[in-house]
Amino acid sequence: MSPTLSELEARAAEKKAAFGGDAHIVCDNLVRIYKTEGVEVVALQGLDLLIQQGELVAIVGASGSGKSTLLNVLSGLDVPTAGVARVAGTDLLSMTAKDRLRYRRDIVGFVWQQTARNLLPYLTARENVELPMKLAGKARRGRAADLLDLMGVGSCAGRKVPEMSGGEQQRVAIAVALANSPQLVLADEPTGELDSETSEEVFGALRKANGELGVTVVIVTHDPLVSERVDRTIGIRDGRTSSETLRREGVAEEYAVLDRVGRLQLPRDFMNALDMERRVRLELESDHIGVWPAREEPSDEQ
Ligand SMILES: Nc1ncnc2c1ncn2[C@@H]1O[C@H](COP(=O)(O)OP(=O)(O)OP(=O)(O)O)[C@@H](O)[C@H]1O
Repeated sequence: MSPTLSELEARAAEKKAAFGGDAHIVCDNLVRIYKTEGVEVVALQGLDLLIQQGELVAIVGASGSGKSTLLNVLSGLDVPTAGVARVAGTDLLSMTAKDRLRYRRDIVGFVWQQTARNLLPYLTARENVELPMKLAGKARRGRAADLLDLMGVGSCAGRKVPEMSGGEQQRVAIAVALANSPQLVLADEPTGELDSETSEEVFGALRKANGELGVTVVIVTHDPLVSERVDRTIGIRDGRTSSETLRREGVAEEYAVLDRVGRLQLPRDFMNALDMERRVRLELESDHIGVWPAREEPSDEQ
């Protein structure tokens, strides 16, 4: 028997209360507006995102779609204008300066595209990995060497940055990001400056961090070698999550993202194929919603 309207409403209300639930990363209606010289740029316009603990996801989108803004918010570098952003139970909008420092030191690790931004050139790989541990007052003997080994760059331990290749530097950078056992690693175009073979090694290292240490990994990337090999790829368009690709046992399925108020972006080619514009007719069926081009009725034009 199909559910009554009130039953459907009750179910929807239950789901709303649980939005985000115990997800590791929760963004709910996230807004980030930049104001420069009186001009406002809305970089994130009500972005919703849920990522579970231990996931490895890629974020893709055209230049200017808001990917770096999102990563800056999640890394605690930038404060959103409105909405909810929560990582591992930490509310990123209401953090004090002290909380922010602790969050950036203990909860989250980062890997940037520019290798120079990740490592101090006058220190060896081992010293680079030890530095965040020393700053946090929890240096542990042997941990730096273990992490470098795990990332496949144990042989670089005694080398300074200019004595390593770009791919080795990025793998050392991942070891640095992991130094204080963060719950989340954020990587912004980590393979952007590398050739495909080296990209493979860097992606492999991130996957190892995820698989063996259980750390949640979020990678912003333009690199298909990365985005087509994770279980979930999230597409961002105009400051909102618009699509998701899920991969199970090698089969990729594309989804549109339905936001909390019911908006979804229909793919442009679907709309063009059926000449849909301005309004569509919806019909609720027991297991799907039908979307049809609007009938041409004279009353429509009044
Ligand atoms: N500090 C800033 N001040 C003003 N506008 C900004 C600032 N940072 C980003 N923007 C604007 O916000 C929008 C989103 O930028 P963002 O850098 O997040 O995009 P992106 O998807 O990371 O792009 P790319 O792939 O080129 O790095 C753009 O219109 C950008 O110009």
